[in-house]
Amino acid sequence: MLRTGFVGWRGMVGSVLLQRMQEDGDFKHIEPVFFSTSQVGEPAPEVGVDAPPLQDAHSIEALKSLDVIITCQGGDYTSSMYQPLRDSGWDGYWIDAASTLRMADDAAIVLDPVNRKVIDQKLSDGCKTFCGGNCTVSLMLMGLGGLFDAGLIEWMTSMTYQAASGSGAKNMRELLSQMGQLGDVVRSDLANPSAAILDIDRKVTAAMRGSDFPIDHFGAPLGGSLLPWIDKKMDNGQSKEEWKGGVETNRILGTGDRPILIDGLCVRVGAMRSHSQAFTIKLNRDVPMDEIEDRIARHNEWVSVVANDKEDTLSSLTPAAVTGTLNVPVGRLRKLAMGGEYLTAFSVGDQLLWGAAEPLKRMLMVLREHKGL
Ligand SMILES: NC(=O)C1=CN([C@@H]2O[C@H](COP(=O)(O)OP(=O)(O)OC[C@H]3O[C@@H](n4cnc5c(N)ncnc54)[C@H](OP(=O)(O)O)[C@@H]3O)[C@@H](O)[C@H]2O)C=CC1
Ligand SMILES: N[C@@H](CC(=O)OP(=O)(O)O)C(=O)O
Repeated sequence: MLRTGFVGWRGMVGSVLLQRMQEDGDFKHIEPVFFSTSQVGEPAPEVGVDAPPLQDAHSIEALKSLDVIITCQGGDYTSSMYQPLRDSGWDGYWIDAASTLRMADDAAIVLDPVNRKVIDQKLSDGCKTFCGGNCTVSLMLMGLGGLFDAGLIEWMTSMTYQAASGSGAKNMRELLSQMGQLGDVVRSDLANPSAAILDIDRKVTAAMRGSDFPIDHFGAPLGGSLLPWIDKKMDNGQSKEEWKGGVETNRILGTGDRPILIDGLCVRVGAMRSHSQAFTIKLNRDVPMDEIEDRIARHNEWVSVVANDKEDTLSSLTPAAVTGTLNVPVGRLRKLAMGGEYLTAFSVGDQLLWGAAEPLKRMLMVLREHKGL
């Protein structure tokens, strides 16, 4: 059995990972050891098998005893511990949710329903560092994998509508606080059907702009608004989130020196934990719609095609419908007015599942298969 250390399991991504591993009985097949940066010596979480008390996540000695480390602790932890651990001679498998090592020469980005061949090749080549991809990238590839597989995409834009959870638990709470405050300032007006809507709107806008509106984490109002910037600025004017769309997609697909151009704008909206994306896809040729739908739907067991009508779209293609599931619906599929080679699509996915925890969970399964365990 692989002696597997979990770092960051208490956080939002880590707890979704543990939940999914318990659902699928994964802990029966490994020897789990849980780590903490703050609660060393406390009992391990209840996962259905015995595990020793929490170990020190900063102890190289403790980490060196592991065959595999799965970390959801974040980029700072990876930056401070990964290299010293490797320098100490540790030769185990490092599986990481953070972006720190994604583009490193000796690492691979994992999304096995899309790039199992790339992962298998990397394992055969001796690669021991595997990272989950950016959430919008992984969710886009889960949705459109059938078109990439068939080599039909010449270039693509992705315009995102990203949930608060992508910024962390505190931001989810802040979004709800903002929404609560906006509701509170017009509570009595809402109870009065004859209250003027422009008065309600004025009060809401004033509250949003008020000095006591909670914006410590987002830096600006999100509830009742949106934020068209995610992450740092790159030299070319892209945000780092937008940059990842192109570079990580091509790395996952292993396109090498023939990259597919992917770019767009990334926007934070007031959804809780499911990211949505609208795509403009330039196809290599005028592919019939039934072939497009068939290729998308057949790519993996989690993607589905939603009929391009209002009823199906509103019932199945929203964060409210998708959150907490592994489903990746793709809808609003139609050719654009620009011509038969121009396709539009819209997709939604839970950014803590396929966007973060699920690819890591499955990498452990791939590793067990590779080792015959
Ligand atoms: N959020 C996201 O959407 C995504 C995040 N990631 C990556 O995963 C990393 C972790 O993200 P996320 O899970 O959101 O981080 P969290 O802030 O939820 O958790 C990180 C760590 O904070 C510590 N912690 C301190 N107080 C608490 C508390 N009250 N409850 C739970 N944990 C606490 C825990 O470590 P300890 O037990 O050691 O104290 C925990 O593992 C990110 O930095 C990023 O690199 C990747 C993809 C998506
Ligand atoms: N940046 C994403 C979350 C994420 O996946 O980030 P990273 O690429 O650092 O893992 C968001 O804010 O929605």
